Amino acid sequence: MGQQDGQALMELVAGSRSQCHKGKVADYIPMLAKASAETLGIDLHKIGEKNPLEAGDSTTVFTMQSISKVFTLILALMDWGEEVIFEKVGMEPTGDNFNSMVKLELVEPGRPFNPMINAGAIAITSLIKGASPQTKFKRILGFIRTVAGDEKLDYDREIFESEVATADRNRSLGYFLKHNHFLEGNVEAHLQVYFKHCSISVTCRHLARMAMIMANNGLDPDNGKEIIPKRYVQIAKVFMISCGMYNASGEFAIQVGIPAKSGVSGGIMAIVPGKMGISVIGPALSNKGNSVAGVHLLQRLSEKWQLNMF
Ligand SMILES: NC(=O)CC[C@H](N)C(=O)O
Repeated sequence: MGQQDGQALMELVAGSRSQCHKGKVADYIPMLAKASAETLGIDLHKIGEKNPLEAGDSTTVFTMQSISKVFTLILALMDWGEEVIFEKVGMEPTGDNFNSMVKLELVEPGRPFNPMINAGAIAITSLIKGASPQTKFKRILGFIRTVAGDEKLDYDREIFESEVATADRNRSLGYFLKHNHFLEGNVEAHLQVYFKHCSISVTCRHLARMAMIMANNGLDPDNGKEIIPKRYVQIAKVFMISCGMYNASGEFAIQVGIPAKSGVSGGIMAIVPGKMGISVIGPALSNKGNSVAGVHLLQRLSEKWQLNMF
């Protein structure tokens, strides 16, 4: 990508920065509240290009949070195949908040609606193969390292511990799932794995590369090796479009028009199929849990470079 693209990206970031104050940094996990509401950064990784394009605070380190759910879903599919996985989680959006439990009781048989809401992601995490919680997490981390192309990635212990200490809502989701037979075994042990993968530390560069691999149907463009089977990229992209931005997914699909997944740390990973991976960070969130300036920036970028796939 040329100098002109770099300049254009810088201008877009400058134009979206004023949106930061409209959001609020998540504080229900106390350690997340340390992030700066002013932060806004972007990384864009085109398929086949060596050097990603970055602008703004793109070197900010943050935790994947819900973005990790895309990769636990894929790994669970690789472990078990579609039939087993879709007995435990559904394929439909909820229209509720990401940590809502209302449908688990209202709609029989209490199966989580999809793998992108917390209930669905906790059920998915419990299915990851491994003899112990440690092995399960090691496999998840190993997979994420491979997709991100960085063997040094690890989880942030402080964020992890902060979430463990305050996650009673997720805990209740876990026990509810167990009661309804959509999760088996030791709920606390499954939750530990879930909190750990949510706490994996990355920068926009990692997430843009992960999205780029998915934009390339799961193939590493450097060596043609299949990192993710194409069918599972396809399934993940559908969930990203329909539920990746939670109960703002419809609005995001209309305004930006590409599959994306957000996390409460303010990161968003977005895929432009066949072209590139994009990641933004902007910790100030909307009341639906998505980065306000990040979404604004992606919308402007999508309009300017005509990225909308619809
Ligand atoms: N939306 C999110 O990023 C939620 C992830 C967070 N770890 C939680 O479980 O609450």
